[in-house]
Amino acid sequence: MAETAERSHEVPIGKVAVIGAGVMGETLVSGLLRAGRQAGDLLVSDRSPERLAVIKERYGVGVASAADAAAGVDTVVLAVKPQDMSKVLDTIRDHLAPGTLVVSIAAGITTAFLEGRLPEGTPVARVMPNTPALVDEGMAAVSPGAHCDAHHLWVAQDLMRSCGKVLSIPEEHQDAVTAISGSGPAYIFYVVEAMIEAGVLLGLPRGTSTELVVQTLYGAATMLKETGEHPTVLRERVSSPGGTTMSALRELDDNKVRAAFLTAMEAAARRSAELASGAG
Ligand SMILES: NC(=O)C1=CN([C@@H]2O[C@H](COP(=O)(O)OP(=O)(O)OC[C@H]3O[C@@H](n4cnc5c(N)ncnc54)[C@H](OP(=O)(O)O)[C@@H]3O)[C@@H](O)[C@H]2O)C=CC1
Ligand SMILES: O=C(O)[C@@H]1CCC=N1
Repeated sequence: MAETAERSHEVPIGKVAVIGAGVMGETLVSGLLRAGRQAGDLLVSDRSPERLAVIKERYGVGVASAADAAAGVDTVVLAVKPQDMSKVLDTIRDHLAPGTLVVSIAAGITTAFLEGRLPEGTPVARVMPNTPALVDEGMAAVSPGAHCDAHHLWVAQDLMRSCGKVLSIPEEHQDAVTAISGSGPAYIFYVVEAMIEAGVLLGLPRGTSTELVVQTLYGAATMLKETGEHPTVLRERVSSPGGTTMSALRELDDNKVRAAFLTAMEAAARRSAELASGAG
């Protein structure tokens, strides 16, 4: 995987439409605004008028039908569920100006799927972001389609760089990326929930347990990022001979927790691969 080039300020970004104003659509809109994009350069569409009213009120961006949004911009970001993708592509295909870049963040939806349902030659990019983009700590992986040139790829990367880190990856790795970083925050939150419960089981007040766990996670993540040490080395440093940590880790091993993580992420990748076929 290659890290992307630094931002080139000479390349114009243009207007962006986000179709699908759910969790990720809103996250992306907020990130683009925090990164300095003008609200007037953003158009948002959602099938719920109530949701659109909330987005307009909250961010001051333009709102429009999917067809109108797609017609008036340089880049269209598709942030609907994979199951809704075919319908959205049918809605926008005859409204895109030639050369409009179409970026999909939907799990499982391939660039071939998008290209097959859009006008011949449409540049598309497949992206897998994640929810920490909400705090500008996102991790996104971008793969270009057949007609996505270097400029289009740069634009797609730049959109995601607004709210975190970006990697450029071959599309064959997208299902794995979806299983690891796309879904990844949920696994971490799951572990956090379990540790908080454990603290309560051991008699700690819930607030105390939560504070202990959240700061421990933050500290451990910061150590991983800032020291560059392998997680095995960091784990070994916590594990005093004959001590408490080894007693806990042995239980995790006995209960096949590591194997469960591997199997879980295999299941997520398999599901990602299935989603395009389920999308019609
Ligand atoms: N959530 C996450 O952590 C991540 C999600 N993704 C991907 O992002 C995409 C969106 O996920 P997420 O934000 O969680 O989903 P949400 O359901 O929260 O958001 C999707 C939004 O799109 C709307 N929508 C559906 N059909 C249309 C349409 N035809 N025109 C306009 N809007 C429409 C939905 O309306 P309604 O509510 O009525 O269905 C909903 O508001 C998915 O494809 C997912 O795979 C990628 C990475 C991470
Ligand atoms: O659960 C999902 O399908 C989406 C894709 C990655 C994270 N959430």
